[in-house]
Amino acid sequence: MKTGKNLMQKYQLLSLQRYFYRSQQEVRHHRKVEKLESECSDLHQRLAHAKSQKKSTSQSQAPKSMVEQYSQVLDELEHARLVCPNVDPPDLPRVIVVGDQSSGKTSVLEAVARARIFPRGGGQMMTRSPVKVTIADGPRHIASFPDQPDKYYRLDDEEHLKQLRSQIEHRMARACHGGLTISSEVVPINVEGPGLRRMVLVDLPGLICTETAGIRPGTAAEILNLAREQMDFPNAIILCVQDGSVDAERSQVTNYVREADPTGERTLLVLTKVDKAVADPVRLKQILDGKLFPLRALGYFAVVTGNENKDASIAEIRKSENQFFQQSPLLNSGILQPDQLGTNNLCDAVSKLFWHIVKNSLSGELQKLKEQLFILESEWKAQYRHRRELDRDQTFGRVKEQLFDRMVLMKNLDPGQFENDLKAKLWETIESYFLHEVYLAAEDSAKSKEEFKAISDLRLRKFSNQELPNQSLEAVRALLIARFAELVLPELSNEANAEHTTLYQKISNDVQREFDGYFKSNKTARASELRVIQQSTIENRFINSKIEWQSAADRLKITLHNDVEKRWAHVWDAAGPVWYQQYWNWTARTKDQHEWDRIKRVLQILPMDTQSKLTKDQLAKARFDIQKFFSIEATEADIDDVWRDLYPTRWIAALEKNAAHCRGSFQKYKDGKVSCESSRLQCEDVMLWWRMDRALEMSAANLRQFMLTEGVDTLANELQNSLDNLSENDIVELIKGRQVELAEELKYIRKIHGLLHELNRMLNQVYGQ
Ligand SMILES: Nc1nc2c(ncn2[C@@H]2O[C@H](COP(=O)(O)OP(=O)(O)OP(=O)(O)O)[C@@H](O)[C@H]2O)c(=O)[nH]1
Repeated sequence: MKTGKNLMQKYQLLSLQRYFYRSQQEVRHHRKVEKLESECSDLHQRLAHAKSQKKSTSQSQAPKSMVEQYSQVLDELEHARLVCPNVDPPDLPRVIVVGDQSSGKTSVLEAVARARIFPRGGGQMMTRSPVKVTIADGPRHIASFPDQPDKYYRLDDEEHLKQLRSQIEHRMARACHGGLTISSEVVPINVEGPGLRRMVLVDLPGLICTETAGIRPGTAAEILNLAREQMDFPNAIILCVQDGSVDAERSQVTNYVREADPTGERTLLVLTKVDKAVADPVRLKQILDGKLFPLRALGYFAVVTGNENKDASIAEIRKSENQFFQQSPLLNSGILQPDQLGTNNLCDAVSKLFWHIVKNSLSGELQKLKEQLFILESEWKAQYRHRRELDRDQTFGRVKEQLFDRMVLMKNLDPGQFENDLKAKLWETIESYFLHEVYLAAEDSAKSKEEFKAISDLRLRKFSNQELPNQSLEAVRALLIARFAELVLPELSNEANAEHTTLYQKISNDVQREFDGYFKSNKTARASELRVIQQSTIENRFINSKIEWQSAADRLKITLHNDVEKRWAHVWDAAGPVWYQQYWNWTARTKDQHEWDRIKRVLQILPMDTQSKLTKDQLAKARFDIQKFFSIEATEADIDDVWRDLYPTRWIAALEKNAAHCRGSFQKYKDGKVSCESSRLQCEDVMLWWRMDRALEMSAANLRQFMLTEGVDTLANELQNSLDNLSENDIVELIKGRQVELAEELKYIRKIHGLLHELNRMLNQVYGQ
């Protein structure tokens, strides 16, 4: 009844394990499908984008394709920053939006991007880290983050806008980790839409003079440093935002802008909230004529980029700006110039200045890139002249191909050879246990051939019931993993492969871990199958071949011989160096070693049938002899100690002799004519080893069959999975070394140089040389 219950539980456990393994495989399969789906949707998007770009490019004039080119350079630079951190990137123009807190910087940026993309607050500090907005002309009005290019937010959908704002807020908060009020970590975002002027704007936290409650001490200085750092880029265009509704005396930003750009050749002043400043038209005119603030600028603009309703849409804001300027007496009376008013004029001016600076800075940046290229090419020639220039992707592709090519070797493993190797591995795994726990244990306690047969049978059955199947499975697992490492993974000591050691290590670990998992989930079922085969083979005592008999006797003899060698080595070790070793190495025996050696000499001459435990008489005689021959007072405990090591060595050496004798006694054994005098066990021990050998032979045949099919297929799948699951970041982390980094740097600099060169050509076509 109990056995039935146990069987039931075993069966349930087995099905659970199978179910677990199947679910693991399903999860992996799902992951693959998801990955393929996302790749597919990415390809669809790219195709749609490419089609629309093609269409719009064909309709557009030269400047449009020029900005496309510029955007591509920016994308490449963004990528280059990730994969080649050592490259000195060209300093391409960007528009820096600076101003005092709540002066309306973000509103200006939103007016340029034509969408209310930023989080809003009631007067408190909203911009907590620089936000870099790359604005592009595109068919759809959308925004996305460079690290999630597949996820985009539609800017004409209020729900999407809400999500985008909270995402920006979340990213700003994340940048301000560790309790910071502001951070210099840039939050990048891409915006594209029909008719947008392509440029790169960076919105900065507003300058503050008072650190109110909740703001970390030192924040004011940090914001100022951040703004100065950005304004100091020689190609940065400074969009100095000034709140028109506050007194000029209260403004701090204009002083800092003047310091960064004293000649005003890359500064534009934007006066916001003019709808609140109409009461003092003279002051307004002074500002827009550049006479009130202590700075110089290329242009002065007045805009209305917000109103009392903080949730107004961009369309409503643009409408109220148009209405305001159209109806404004300031314009009608000629106090203000029309080209200084409104967001459209501002955008045109920023865009014009932006491209002007792009054009002026390009030849210098191209020259710098050329110099970098020359230095890197010289380094390549000096270090890797005879190697092909393979970048990271190409290197990874090559590694992948080599691995898959070598996997074929696994599939073509010679079955006969593998079976032999497996049998050898099985012997290697179980030999020690079988020798000590089965054979020697039975031999030690048996007094006759019959007793030996009974005890060894019992121990063999116990072994084959538990340890043997599990150890056999472990042996085959280890053998297959070892073959995988030898045949598939390249030799890491080879200098050419040493660069990718971490990659191969990771692949090896991944494959091994997953293969172990697969093995574990199948282990119980496999072990039961194997147990049946092993137990039925072990029961067989019908030996018909002399060769098999001899080979079993040889194995017994060799195993015993190796064991005796080890034991003698230990005995000699305990006795210390012999006379010639003492002579060569200038060493001497210690007192204990000396005594051990003397006791050993006396015990060595005891008759071969002396038992493992010395009798009182034998001990007394030994003490007497030691005293007589060597004048040493040995205790009974000392003598017992030496005998404990000496006895099994002599006894196993005698068994080895027996095995040699039995080797030629096949026919006598069959005829039942092995005499007690020549072998106490009458060669029953050779039979025991033959039975074990047969069991391992059958196990090897069984395991070989499924290992060379299912096992190798599983390894191939795991190899494929491990390589497929590596992300771009993993590949950057795993394929390192100066050679690949240099190849990457060369690739990117050449690419960026090519793109900038083309951009330069376009600019020259549009604006002339
Ligand atoms: N009436 C009016 N309000 C405006 C105008 N421009 C901006 N505002 C309002 O002024 C407030 C501050 O504007 P923001 O654009 O957030 O100012 P900011 O400089 O980016 O603020 P911080 O990033 O926190 O320094 C918001 O409530 C806007 O709606 C404008 O032209 N007219």
